[in-house]
Amino acid sequence: MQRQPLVIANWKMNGNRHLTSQLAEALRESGALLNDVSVVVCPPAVLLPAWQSEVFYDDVHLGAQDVNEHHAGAHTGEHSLQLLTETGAEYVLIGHSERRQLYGDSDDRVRAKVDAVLAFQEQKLKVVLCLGEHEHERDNGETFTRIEGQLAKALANVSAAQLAHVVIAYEPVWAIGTGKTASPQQAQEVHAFIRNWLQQRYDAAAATVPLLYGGSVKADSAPALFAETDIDGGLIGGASLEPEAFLAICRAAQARRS
Ligand SMILES: O=C(CO)COP(=O)(O)O
Repeated sequence: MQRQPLVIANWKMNGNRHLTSQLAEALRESGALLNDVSVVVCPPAVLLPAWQSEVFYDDVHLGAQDVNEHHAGAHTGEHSLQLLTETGAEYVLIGHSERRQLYGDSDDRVRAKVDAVLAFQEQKLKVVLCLGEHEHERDNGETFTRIEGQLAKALANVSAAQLAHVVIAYEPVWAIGTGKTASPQQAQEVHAFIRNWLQQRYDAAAATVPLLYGGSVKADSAPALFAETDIDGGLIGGASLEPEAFLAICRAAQARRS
């Protein structure tokens, strides 16, 4: 089955208004070249309105880097789904390893956020569920156990119909921001495992889920990664802060269609 390639920029706590204009302009200029690739930009939430005023062609979308599972209330510093969608977000990253490691997002909390996004009726948002193993888990041969555990917990309440609103990003923790990209074979092996797990559980609906790889993807490593059968695109950190590099990665994803 042909899945539309997808490239997501995760700016993390980086970027500013100037970079918003720069990357938006670069995307606008090459927009015509980027048909057949969906591009999503996840800036810090306060930059969403600036991005919203830059939205220019159908295949560039906005996303949030996280969301609170509650609708409103006394949650100082947090953002609600309502607010994020009002500022243009159509995707929400959930369970990023930095949230899990630095901000205490447990598997239970990740599941609560996934459930909240999928239950949000006012606008259909897409969950980008992030998961991946630590280096010591890989070294101990526990990669698949770890991935399976994260999948089972995060998707515990997700139905086959809801799966149409889920994207999965495999981001090995040891590859994030380290310059150590997983080899295409290592990444494909985990993606095939994820696809197979989804198939066992959801049957035909599994074939539509985009599986992204993230972790030190650069313009030169992207083509070989995106050539793999089950790698439908990437979740890009550092390189998404450099317009030329990010566009090159988007073009590498586009090549999946040719
Ligand atoms: O965490 C990532 C994207 O969510 C990956 O970050 P880097 O591309 O900087 O390694």
